[in-house]
Amino acid sequence: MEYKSEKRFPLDAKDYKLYEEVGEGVSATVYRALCVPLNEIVAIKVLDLEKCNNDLDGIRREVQTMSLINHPNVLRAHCSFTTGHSLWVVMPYMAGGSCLHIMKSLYPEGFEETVIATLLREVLKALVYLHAHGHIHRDVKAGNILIDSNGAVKLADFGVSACMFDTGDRQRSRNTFVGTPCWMAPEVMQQLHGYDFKADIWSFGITALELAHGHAPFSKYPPMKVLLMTLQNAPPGLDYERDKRFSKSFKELVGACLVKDPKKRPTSEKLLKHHFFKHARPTEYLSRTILDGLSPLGDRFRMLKEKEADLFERNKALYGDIEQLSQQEYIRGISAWNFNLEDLKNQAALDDDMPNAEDPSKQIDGYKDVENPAESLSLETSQETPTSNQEDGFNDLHDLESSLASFPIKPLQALKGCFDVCEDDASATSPRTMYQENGRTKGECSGQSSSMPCHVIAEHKKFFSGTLLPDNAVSPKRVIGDGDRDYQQSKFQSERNYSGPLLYREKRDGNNPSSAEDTSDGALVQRKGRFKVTSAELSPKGPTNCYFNQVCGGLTSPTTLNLTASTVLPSLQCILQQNAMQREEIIKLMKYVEQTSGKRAELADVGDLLQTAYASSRERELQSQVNYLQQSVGSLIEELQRQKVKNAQLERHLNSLARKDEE
Ligand SMILES: Nc1ncnc2c1ncn2[C@@H]1O[C@H](COP(=O)(O)OP(=O)(O)OP(=O)(O)O)[C@@H](O)[C@H]1O
Repeated sequence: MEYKSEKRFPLDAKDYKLYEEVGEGVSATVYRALCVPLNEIVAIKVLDLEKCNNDLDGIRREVQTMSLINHPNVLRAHCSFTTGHSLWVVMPYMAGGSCLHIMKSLYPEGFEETVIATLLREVLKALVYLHAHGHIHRDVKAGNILIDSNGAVKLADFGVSACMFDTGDRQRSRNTFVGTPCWMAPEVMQQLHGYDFKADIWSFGITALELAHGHAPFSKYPPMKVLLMTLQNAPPGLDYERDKRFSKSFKELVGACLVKDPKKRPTSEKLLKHHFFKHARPTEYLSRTILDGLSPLGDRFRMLKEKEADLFERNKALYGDIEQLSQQEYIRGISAWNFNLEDLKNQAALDDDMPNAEDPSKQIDGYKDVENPAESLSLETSQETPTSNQEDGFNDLHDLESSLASFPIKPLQALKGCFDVCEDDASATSPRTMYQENGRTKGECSGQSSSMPCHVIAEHKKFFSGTLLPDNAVSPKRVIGDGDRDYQQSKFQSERNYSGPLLYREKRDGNNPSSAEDTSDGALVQRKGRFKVTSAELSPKGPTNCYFNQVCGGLTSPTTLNLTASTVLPSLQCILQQNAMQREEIIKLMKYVEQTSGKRAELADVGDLLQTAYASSRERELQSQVNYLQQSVGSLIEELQRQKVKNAQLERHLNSLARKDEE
């Protein structure tokens, strides 16, 4: 993991003097430091490798990416080395800090347009470079835009970047859920067809809004709600009334980036030619404007931390034990994920009480409350009724519920795969179940769990709700045997509330070795503290294009595999998924029977039957077919990528020859 830049920065911690803390991410602390032999001030990002137990690959990738890139607008590491249990990444010191920090210190309402244009142009140059070299940054946001004392702007943090030319497993991991929710493109959330560099263009658009307003759209909402709003509503934008101070060209630029269909978003190269950038100035302008009068980064950082701690205390006093408030996370530039449904419900309810919480149906950050049909993701749109049911204080919760009601099955499954949200969490998100819980629609019972009587669902929820899945409970990667099932069931009963503030909490409480994350399953491909990414697409459980449609029932035998891979694969995955769902349903049923009537003999019979069904050779056969087909598709995509790159190179070459000829 060691590498050096030309300047020969020493690879020994003894050669560096650490000064004050100037930044803190989920996975690292950043210090201002002196490189003694070179007498140069640097920034050192210190990552505790023990805390990053599952993400060594991610770290290696970040360091490798940082060593390979070479562009004035991309933060490049001088060198990196391990010392004790830590990895030290030595970087140029960016004395201005991040744009987020600057805004939080002096510009809470956002920057003026010339500053924004100047900043965004520099970021865009970085993106043009990264995209041309096959990288997707995946975490473009104000917190990752750093400024040095002269006003030079650099894009930082390659912790979650991906290579577009990655192949095999890594390529497939691009179908996973990476980024920070407010800045995350809808296609990244949806996980239907993977995503490409256009995901950065969406984040770039959100960043533009962030710089304009001082915060990203929806930043005060809990992650799940951000997700729903991003997927269901029209894209945010600059509002005609509220954002009068901004030019038409800025509004157009934002509009061009924040289009839900990634194909309709411009490339970074094209965007750089946008007439909005006529407003941009040389970067020294930044040092004369936004950096002017700023206190040293360390002081600002300390003040921000104090402010955060103060807010935390106040919120704690106001709301009891609820630690995770989006606003707080935002101040840190972090979005810790919390997929515990109970917590989310509480957060949703809390948001209504927050002084600046707005009704989501009103315009938020230029966000239009009426769904634009052209932009719609063809969801079963829920018409929110913001004024109803105010009296019970559950209005926001209802919004959340009704949003979840129209939330497509696939993203929910995607979430389940990515965040280990329990099957029951997913079903708990169904308003039917919630209403039953609230006693609102007793007697009504239809829909997904049609095979189970209402009371079974309600009863069952008592045992299962609010739990993030331990181990591979919903992962079809692992076929659950009898012993496992027992284990799983007892675990469900004894271990609740796995979710929560993830690393944020972990950071506050270092003595928490038994956090749920530590028990996370083997399918974890990336862990970024604020969230963890599991290999949804590495296993055949990946939510594919099927809503239990006819295709599912159409395929009865693997002998029909003379069809093309692309037609067969979804069907196989459907069957697997159905299998998994049925298994879950039966387990629920068993649980219910066990709890209510104690008919253990019957249960054993059902269990045996089940077991036989799961261990069936057919399922194994299908599984291996799926694996084989996935591999074939993987290598075909790989080949396609290679050809595309070659093609692009040839085209460039031809163009330059043609140009020379013309001259
Ligand atoms: N070279 C630098 N010079 C000055 N400040 C820096 C530098 N690198 C990082 N920082 C500060 O430290 C903070 C955390 O750094 P970084 O984003 O790399 O950590 P992380 O753990 O990857 O964070 P994240 O939560 O965004 O993933 C940044 O937001 C920035 O304010």
